[in-house]
Amino acid sequence: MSRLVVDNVVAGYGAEPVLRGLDLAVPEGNLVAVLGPSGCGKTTLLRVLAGLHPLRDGRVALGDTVLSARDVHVPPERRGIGLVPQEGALFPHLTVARNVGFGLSRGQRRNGTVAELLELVGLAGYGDRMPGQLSGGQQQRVALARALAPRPGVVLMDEPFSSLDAGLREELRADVRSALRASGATALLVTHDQEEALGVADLVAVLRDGVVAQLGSPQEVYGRPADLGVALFVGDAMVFEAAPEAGIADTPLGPVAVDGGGRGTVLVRPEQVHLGGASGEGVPATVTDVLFHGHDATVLLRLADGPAVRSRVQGPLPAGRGDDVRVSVRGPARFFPAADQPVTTAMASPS
Ligand SMILES: Nc1ncnc2c1ncn2[C@@H]1O[C@H](COP(=O)(O)OP(=O)(O)OP(=O)(O)O)[C@@H](O)[C@H]1O
Repeated sequence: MSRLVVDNVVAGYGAEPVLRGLDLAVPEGNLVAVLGPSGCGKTTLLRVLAGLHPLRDGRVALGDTVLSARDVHVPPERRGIGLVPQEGALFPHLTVARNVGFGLSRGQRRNGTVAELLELVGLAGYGDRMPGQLSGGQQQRVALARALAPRPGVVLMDEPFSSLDAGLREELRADVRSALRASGATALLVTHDQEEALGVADLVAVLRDGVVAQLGSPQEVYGRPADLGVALFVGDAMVFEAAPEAGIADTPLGPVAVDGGGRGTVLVRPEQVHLGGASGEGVPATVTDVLFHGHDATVLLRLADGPAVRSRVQGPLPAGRGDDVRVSVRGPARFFPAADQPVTTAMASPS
């Protein structure tokens, strides 16, 4: 009933549309992260889905019901779609319970629905508080409970964690995920944070130039990106021009196993770059710096013949600044033949 289908949608503000024939199908009950650089049209997409912005062409349907088309516009309040904005969504003069129950009938407000929703988002017993007495994360939980209150088929979230600090984000992400699962709602979460998209979603939709460049599981978009632009946007990577022969590309990091041939670009993730002792096998390099992340670290290196490269290492650090090491690439790397490299400036490497 709640499969959301976006079919060839064109929408925007001026002469040039922002969404240029966007297709997206979200299976019922899935949480899809809509990931893309600033200005690529993520919020515009949410607004079109919520019925807050008109489309010029195409169609939005929920199950068998067309919500938007050139001659159809179901008003926002009749779509069965809940919206969780970035922040500041709560009525400051109403209690938490009144905020959550805002869209419900008096009967529903009295029959324990609000208490159930507060429990679902981890705020049991907070009903009598005012929003100003809650932390930012708790306020976002209330906003989610309010969006879920009318039992919508779809919940849209526009960067719901962006104002929170890192620790709180992670905790809230996990809780939002389980609250959504428990509610059964189909959900779209807009973010420009790749780690967030990969960590929270069942599916990731990478938006570029007003269309979906790739829709896939987090593992697919990271491990088998559709093209070089997606690969560089979703996660850190190093790229080298090469002309592989017999499945081996010759790169500054040494031989790399690839799954293609002809001229093109080899993409190596930093976690594939292995560090060994100065006298072992591999390409000589010097450690120029180490960025410690707690759970792992990024080792910055300069190869003996010039280029700077990175290695992501877990566990004890095998080398420190100034050390001479040898580097080699573990496992197969993605190879993009020269013909399919639609790299745009908006998709430059995040590193
Ligand atoms: N009300 C508006 N009037 C005119 N142009 C707009 C309006 N809102 C957005 N735009 C433009 O449309 C484009 C897409 O904006 P949108 O907010 O959808 O992007 P986004 O991907 O959500 O960006 P961000 O990650 O920065 O929030 C941008 O170029 C933006 O400047």
